[in-house]
Amino acid sequence: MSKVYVAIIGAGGVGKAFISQLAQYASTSRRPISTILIQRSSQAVVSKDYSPIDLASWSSAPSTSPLSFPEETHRFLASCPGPVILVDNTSSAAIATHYARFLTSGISIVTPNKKAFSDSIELWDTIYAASANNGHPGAGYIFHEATVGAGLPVLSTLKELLETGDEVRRIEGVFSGTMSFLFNSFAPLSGDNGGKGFAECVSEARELGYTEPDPRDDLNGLDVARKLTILARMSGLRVKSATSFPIQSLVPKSLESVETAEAFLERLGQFDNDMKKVKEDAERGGGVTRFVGAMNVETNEVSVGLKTFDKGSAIAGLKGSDNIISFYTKRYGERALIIQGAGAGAEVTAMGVLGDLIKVLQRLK
Ligand SMILES: NC(=O)C1=CN([C@@H]2O[C@H](COP(=O)(O)OP(=O)(O)OC[C@H]3O[C@@H](n4cnc5c(N)ncnc54)[C@H](OP(=O)(O)O)[C@@H]3O)[C@@H](O)[C@H]2O)C=CC1
Ligand SMILES: N[C@@H](CC=O)C(=O)O
Ligand code: NA
Repeated sequence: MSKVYVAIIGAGGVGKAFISQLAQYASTSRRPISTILIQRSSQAVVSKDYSPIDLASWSSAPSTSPLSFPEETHRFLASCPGPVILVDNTSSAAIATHYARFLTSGISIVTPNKKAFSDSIELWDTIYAASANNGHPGAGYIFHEATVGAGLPVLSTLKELLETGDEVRRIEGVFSGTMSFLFNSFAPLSGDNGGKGFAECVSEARELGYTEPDPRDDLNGLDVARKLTILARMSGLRVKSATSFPIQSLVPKSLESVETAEAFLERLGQFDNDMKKVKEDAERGGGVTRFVGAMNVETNEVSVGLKTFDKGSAIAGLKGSDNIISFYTKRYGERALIIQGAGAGAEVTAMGVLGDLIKVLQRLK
């Protein structure tokens, strides 16, 4: 079996967990796997002669400044003596917009980065047209399971429903690990929350590695909107972009343009009473507030925002960072096919990325 080369961009929470899962997988894989690049925003470990980087000690290996992207990175990978899989563990749009160029050169891509799949519909079309997924000869494959529900098998399930001829009518649920954690801890189903303010819960979610690098990207609803855009497009809706439908934001207007995530978090506590009121209003009606999303193929609608749920509902009963995703289809009728479990966190996300890498390995000659 020929050797497969892996290049990793992004070694933060998810990237580091991915590297240790890859090390374990590669040590037992029948197919030789050689990691030749681990690149962060300001430094990189590069194996110029394509010999394997030791994944147990990469963080103390000699580093250089990063290869420029896309130019040097593309040149380095396109000259590789065997098939290459590029793993994008960043949340960078600047990287995502160049996927098609890599795919056209036969380089496969696996990624938890939502940017490429939830920006313009033109970018989505360009990426899929350039990939081997759609039969483009000599091109690379692209998989992005971890862009929705982290490691939960959401996209692979949707794909299989569609490929086997089912008709998806609507998909709804809790799509954000951060939002789930925030409301499960700030407005728990029973008991009080120990006096925690909303802002304190946001800082905790960030420390646990659930949030985007800037938690405003979760709180403004855009992260959920991106996931629904991906699901809607896979289901056949031509959603123009992740901002082409109504999204309820929980970011106070006056904090939208605060420069850094840290400064935002410092000031968020000033707005704790607003969220307390939302919580108390729901409680007075006998329910709990949760942040949810839905897309409806029949009405061509996507929606994202807060809703009040009955205390006996499955959504009200979620714990931790759990997502719950319900597929209403022709075959499953009104008793939906439901996927539930942790929807954020480094290890479960890395699992989704490694699972995709294994899918590519199975397809490569
Ligand atoms: N955390 C989670 O639970 C989940 C995350 N995801 C997605 O996974 C991705 C990674 O998330 P996470 O690990 O939490 O984020 P982090 O912020 O922890 O890590 C991001 C990494 O990307 C690197 N990076 C950023 N921009 C560039 C660039 N232009 N060139 C090279 N490296 C770059 C950063 O470099 P440096 O180390 O120098 O800062 C860092 O290593 C995101 O797209 C996120 O949406 C998806 C599902 C769940
Ligand atoms: N920030 C996201 C991470 C996974 O996509 C979330 O909280 O769900
Ligand atoms: Na997933």
